[in-house]
Amino acid sequence: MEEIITDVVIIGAGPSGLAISACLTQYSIPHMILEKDDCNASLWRKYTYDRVNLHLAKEFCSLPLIPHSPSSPTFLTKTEFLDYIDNYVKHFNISPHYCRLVDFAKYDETEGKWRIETTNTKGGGRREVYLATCVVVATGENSEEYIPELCGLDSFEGEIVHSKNYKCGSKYKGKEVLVVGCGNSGMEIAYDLNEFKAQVSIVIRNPVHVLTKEMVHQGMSMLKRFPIPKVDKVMAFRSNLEYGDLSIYGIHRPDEGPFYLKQVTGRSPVIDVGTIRRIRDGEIKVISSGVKRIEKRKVIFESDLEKDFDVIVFATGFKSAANKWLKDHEYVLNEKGMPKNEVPRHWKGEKGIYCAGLSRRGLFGVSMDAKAIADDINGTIKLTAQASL
Ligand SMILES: Cc1cc2nc3c(=O)[nH]c(=O)nc-3n(C[C@H](O)[C@H](O)[C@H](O)COP(=O)(O)OP(=O)(O)OC[C@H]3O[C@@H](n4cnc5c(N)ncnc54)[C@H](O)[C@@H]3O)c2cc1C
Ligand SMILES: NC(=O)C1=CN([C@@H]2O[C@H](COP(=O)(O)OP(=O)(O)OC[C@H]3O[C@@H](n4cnc5c(N)ncnc54)[C@H](OP(=O)(O)O)[C@@H]3O)[C@@H](O)[C@H]2O)C=CC1
Ligand SMILES: O=C(O)C(=O)Cc1c[nH]c2ccccc12
Repeated sequence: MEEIITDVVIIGAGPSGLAISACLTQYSIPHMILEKDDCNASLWRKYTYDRVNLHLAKEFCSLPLIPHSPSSPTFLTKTEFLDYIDNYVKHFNISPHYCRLVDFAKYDETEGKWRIETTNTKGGGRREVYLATCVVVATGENSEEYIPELCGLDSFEGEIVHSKNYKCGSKYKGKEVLVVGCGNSGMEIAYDLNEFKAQVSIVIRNPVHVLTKEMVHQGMSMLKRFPIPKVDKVMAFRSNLEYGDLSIYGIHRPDEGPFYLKQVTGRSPVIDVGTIRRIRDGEIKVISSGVKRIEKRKVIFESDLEKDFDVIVFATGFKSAANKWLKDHEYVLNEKGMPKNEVPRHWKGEKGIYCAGLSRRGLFGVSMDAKAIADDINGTIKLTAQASL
């Protein structure tokens, strides 16, 4: 098998991989991006529902070196964000190797290099080997859908869909749909289903913060100057003013504040797109207990409520799948495929391995990781070059 040798291999051509490529190009460091899909930013192009838009203001959603245009709106649509990505790729002349599924990567002690193997999914499954001094895991914290193991799920006679593959509610008109999960995906999908006249119930089994995107924008801006507890107080005040007490609808506020929880658990507050109004109006029903078991079409909840459904949408989140192919993951990732080191040094592993976009801080975190990683690689490569003189 032919071995392709380069300084840096980046695995994944999402925003993280593209951002690192741009930064490495600035330093004239040779690198390659290996991407399993046939396009860049595939999460945004293929695996998000139609109505999704960026819920953070544009200043927190840009990649290094190119800010969003002053003429673009504060909150970008998906199309505007993808236009930005297209322009970014063109500007830096980034050309990922597409249809390269990385299924093995290991540090070779004798060579002192990383050995990365791919299956060329368009080349009849041909295998390719890459040898690199540095490798960046940029495969995303949303690489694999998470569906909980629920008793009797196999017996469900209706349709099951994960939020990653949900597009729009048009085909569910008049259907009884259960949305499991009340993060940003679940809450917006419930709204979308209601728009298309499905009968929607959503499971909200734990407390959640509900804020508007304007509140989050204010909070993120305040964090530049104020500590988290102060910002969280403002968020609680504004949320209370906007929504009042939602506990009668089965939505309880957590004891800790939204930005504190974001920092400690990575879980985002719900950024309301209009779902709360529909819940208040009784158009979307909240089920405040988890699923106990499923029997054919019937879902039995922990509260012993029982109801028949035609469709279950699992908006139960994602997991990193990097450990499936990264054999020496302990150099950079923990058992869950997430960074083993704490923020702010989470991006740096040992033996020249790095990870980007795995700190649960959205595109803002992606940009910070990319800059830090490229600077570090630049330093390492310069040192190696000096040593070999
Ligand atoms: C519905 C949704 C909405 C979101 N909205 C926002 C938002 O408004 N603002 C925000 O800041 N963040 C948002 N996020 C967070 C999101 O994680 C980031 O926007 C961004 O996509 C992260 O980029 P990434 O490159 O790290 O990961 P990804 O975009 O997931 O890219 C990873 C890439 O790696 C590739 N890959 C995976 N495994 C392999 C492999 N084995 N071999 C080769 N290639 C591989 C994938 O195909 C993919 O192209 C949202 C996430 C979701 C799911
Ligand atoms: N730009 C945008 O508008 C959007 C951004 N996003 C972002 O994408 C990322 C992923 O979001 P999302 O897909 O919502 O995933 P999340 O991980 O944020 O949420 C998963 C949800 O599933 C619930 N859940 C998990 N297991 C179960 C179970 N067994 N029974 C009932 N509920 C369960 C969790 O609640 P519990 O606490 O009870 O476990 C939680 O509410 C986030 O960072 C999010 O902010 C997502 C959509 C839109
Ligand atoms: O989209 C997400 O969930 C993100 O992780 C982006 C993000 C970073 N910091 C935040 C604080 C509040 C809400 C969302 C985010």
